[in-house]
Amino acid sequence: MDYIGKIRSRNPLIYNVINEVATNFAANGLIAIGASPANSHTPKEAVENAQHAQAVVLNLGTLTEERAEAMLIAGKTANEEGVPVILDPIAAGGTTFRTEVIDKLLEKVQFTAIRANAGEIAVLGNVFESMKSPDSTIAEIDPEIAKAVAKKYNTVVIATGKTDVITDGVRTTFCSNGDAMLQNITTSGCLLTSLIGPYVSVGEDVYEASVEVTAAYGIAAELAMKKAEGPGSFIPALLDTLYFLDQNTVNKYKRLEEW
Ligand SMILES: Nc1ncnc2c1ncn2[C@@H]1O[C@H](COP(=O)(O)OP(=O)(O)O)[C@@H](O)[C@H]1O
Ligand SMILES: Cc1ncsc1CCOP(=O)(O)O
Repeated sequence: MDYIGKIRSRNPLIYNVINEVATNFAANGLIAIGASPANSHTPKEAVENAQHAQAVVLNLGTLTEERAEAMLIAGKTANEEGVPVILDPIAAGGTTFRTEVIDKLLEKVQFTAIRANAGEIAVLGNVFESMKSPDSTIAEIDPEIAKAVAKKYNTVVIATGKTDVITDGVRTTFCSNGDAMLQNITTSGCLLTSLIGPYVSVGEDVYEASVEVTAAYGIAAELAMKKAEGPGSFIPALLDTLYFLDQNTVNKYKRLEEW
């Protein structure tokens, strides 16, 4: 399936309740792939924004009470409207407030997909207590833990790291695309989470769309690194590469292994 062609022809509206650090980069990345971002964090707009969107992305970075309220309203509305809703539980377990908000979201909202680094998924799987920062202290997730989290929340889990693990609790794929330079810029995970929105909005199967976007993003990073000299030049190179990426390139370079 030509995911990128479909995204570019449909230009899906992606409503992001997203952290202050990622807001510009994720919006630019969404435009580069062919989607249309709308970032907003006031609860007053959450119902209408979620109703208008083709996907809703809830990102827990720079959490405030206002954002928490907006996320809950946006997530519930997305569920009522049949709009896919994606969670990025940044720094899960890091503080009491954050834990309470994540727990409430997971209780009240049926997530289409959860994308998080290995450490954050380990916290959701109750095998790791807390994340003190948005960066993972675990290099890779045990796929059994990712599977258990997917089953527990009836969702697709995309647990990133050197090797990414994508699972719906039954099917599991490892993706080894990517470049370590992604670790040297902030919000590389946030951008991937946002990009899941357009992919699941055009895809027929959430798990397959999640595998596809994870590989495409990793490939974009690999190609960007051929032009970049360091983190500073990697950021625009990654946006440029996403803008020119096509399905044939993704099909040619993807490194996926079914478990
Ligand atoms: N060591 C690595 N080598 C290559 N790619 C990596 C490595 N670690 C993470 N990535 C990639 O970086 C992106 C962000 O993942 P990650 O750093 O786990 O998320 P976060 O930014 O939320 O902590 C993903 O595309 C992932 O595949
Ligand atoms: C640095 C930082 N602080 C709060 S949110 C955030 C961004 C984290 O983004 P990512 O987890 O994708 O690196």
